[in-house]
Amino acid sequence: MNAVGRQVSRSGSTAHHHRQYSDNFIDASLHGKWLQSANLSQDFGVGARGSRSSRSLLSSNPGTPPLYSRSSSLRRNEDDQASHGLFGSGLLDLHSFDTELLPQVSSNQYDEYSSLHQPVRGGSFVSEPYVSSDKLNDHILPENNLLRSSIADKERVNNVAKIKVVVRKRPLNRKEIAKKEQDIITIEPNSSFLTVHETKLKVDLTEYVEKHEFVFDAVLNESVSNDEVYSETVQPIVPLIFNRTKATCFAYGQTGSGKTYTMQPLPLKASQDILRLMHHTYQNQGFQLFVSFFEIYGGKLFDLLNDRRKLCMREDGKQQVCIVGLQEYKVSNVETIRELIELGNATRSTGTTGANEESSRSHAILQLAIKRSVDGKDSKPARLIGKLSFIDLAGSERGADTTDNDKQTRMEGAEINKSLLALKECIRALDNDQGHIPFRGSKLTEVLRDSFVGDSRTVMISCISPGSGSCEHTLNTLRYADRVKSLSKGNSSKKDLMSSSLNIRDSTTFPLSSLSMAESNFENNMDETANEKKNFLRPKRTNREASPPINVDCTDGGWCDGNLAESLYSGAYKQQKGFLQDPVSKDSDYSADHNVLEKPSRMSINKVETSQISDIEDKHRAEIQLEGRELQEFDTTNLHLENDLNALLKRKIW
Ligand SMILES: Nc1ncnc2c1ncn2[C@@H]1O[C@H](COP(=O)(O)OP(=O)(O)OP(=O)(O)O)[C@@H](O)[C@H]1O
Repeated sequence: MNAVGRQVSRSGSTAHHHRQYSDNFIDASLHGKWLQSANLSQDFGVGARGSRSSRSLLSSNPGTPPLYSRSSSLRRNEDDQASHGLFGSGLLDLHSFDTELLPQVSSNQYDEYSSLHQPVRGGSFVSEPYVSSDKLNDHILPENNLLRSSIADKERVNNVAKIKVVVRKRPLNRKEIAKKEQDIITIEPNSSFLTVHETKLKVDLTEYVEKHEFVFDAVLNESVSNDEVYSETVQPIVPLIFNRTKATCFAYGQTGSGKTYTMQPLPLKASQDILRLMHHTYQNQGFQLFVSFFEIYGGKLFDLLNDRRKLCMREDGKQQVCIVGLQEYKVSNVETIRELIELGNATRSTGTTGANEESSRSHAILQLAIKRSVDGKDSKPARLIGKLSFIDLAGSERGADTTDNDKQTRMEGAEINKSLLALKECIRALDNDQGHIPFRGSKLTEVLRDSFVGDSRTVMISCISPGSGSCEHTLNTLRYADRVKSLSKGNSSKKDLMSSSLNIRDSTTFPLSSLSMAESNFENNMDETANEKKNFLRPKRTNREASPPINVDCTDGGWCDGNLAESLYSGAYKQQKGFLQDPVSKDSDYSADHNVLEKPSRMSINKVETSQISDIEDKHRAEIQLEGRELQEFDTTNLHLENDLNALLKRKIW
């Protein structure tokens, strides 16, 4: 496989197709950066039972403080207490300075983890065992090996790429099949190559198919299970969070493309691995696991594990972000975590869009925090060691998809698109030597601030719909994913911007009939995935309220105060309707952060005319500048103006 050039022309083919290589792929192939891992997970049997319990938990009066003792298993586990007293209101400690240096973990401890793993898929990465072949034989390391172990650990952490981009294709759904849509995505078996077959019309109205080829770190087809998705994405970074890494995994893509389906099982699987490590590898080392789950809806934060109580985000003098009032639950078994996740999912805001009847209208953020108590006891608050954040982004949609939606849906869409734009900018800056990350572009990026700095890892799962009707969205998603990768510092060809942006559309007349209509229908294909779907079924809750029934008044004195619960429960809640002013709304400092474009440093593509390259570069530069300006303008524009809403909704986010 050509790991150098990004454009491939296939011999024998009448056309040259553009193949877009994700740089990380190249990196990974050459250096084995991403670790092969395997199907450690098991079915937790999350199914029907969970949904029931979620519903029963939800049935409480939203105006009253949550009675978590309602959950039998929560009651059962004495260990599983909220970080500040029994389910008391806590403070998500996002402070990176609040981390503690760990005693070094020996290589054989990693061995234990890695030995549980076997490669799932062959093609994408050069398989690199998690522990080097000269692993230490003894279970107890001699003193003089500690340094070596420490270096090895560091290397291991460094060997996991900063950004990994994975694409997941879902099967055609019933609607698409009924509309006789074709499956326009082909994925080469055991490879990371993906081709989009776009049907186009010539000027004489004859149809032809244009191929767009991409390469990513991993490409998962419709038959890939959620277990395999986990193995490919999150599992390799689980051990890193014991080593002071903050990792973020998020799914993005068009509404209805499978983001929620993909994201929902991941935290549970990760929790199981984390607990396994805690109970075996890191036994008696004082590690604790905490779970929190909140959503960002309409630019505001709501605690999904606390009856959607409104949360305040504050920043201290050191620009550390605190989420005041967020419940964090100390957990020690998978069963409890499952219940919490189900509770959060059930509480999440969903609505109906043109493309998805049960569309997520909020960004849901589930965080697994590893903390460690200094003395191994609970007398002192545990300190944050590492964190794994899972983000199920709200579906992106454009104006064209929202014509039949009401104003509220369009408002939601505008807000969603605004934060997706901001996220895009942060990811660009993240690994790109930019001194300043534009966190303040949105609430989403603000709360993720600490995940973008320091030793961080990001996994992006690009979800795509296979139907011909989604072609434009799919191409946008894939181009965005490719672009993020190509701008990454960690990649040797990060400056190869033009290769990423070169969608040189050589095309060939290609009879449509030769494209195989996807035979697999949604149900036939779904033995396993249907089960998973059932297991992680999101209970229907069409919550279109603009704000939760309860609002928390955050007084200035209250923030970052561990005793906030008391003040909250002592009547500081107010019944309110409609959007509420965010007490910590900040001016955007976005303007300074746009328009960053690396100049291409090397010409890896020979077949493209120089003039074409510079034309396309110019176009991209102009696009980025335009995007920056638009976001800036949007930030300062009144959301209520219909025209502005429409303008933003029409923006292509991906
Ligand atoms: N890989 C898959 N296998 C089987 N079914 C899938 C898969 N991906 C998605 N689906 C199904 O497609 C539908 C839409 O998926 P999902 O709700 O996850 O989309 P989404 O991208 O989260 O949408 P939105 O952004 O609007 O919330 C669901 O019914 C889901 O079960």
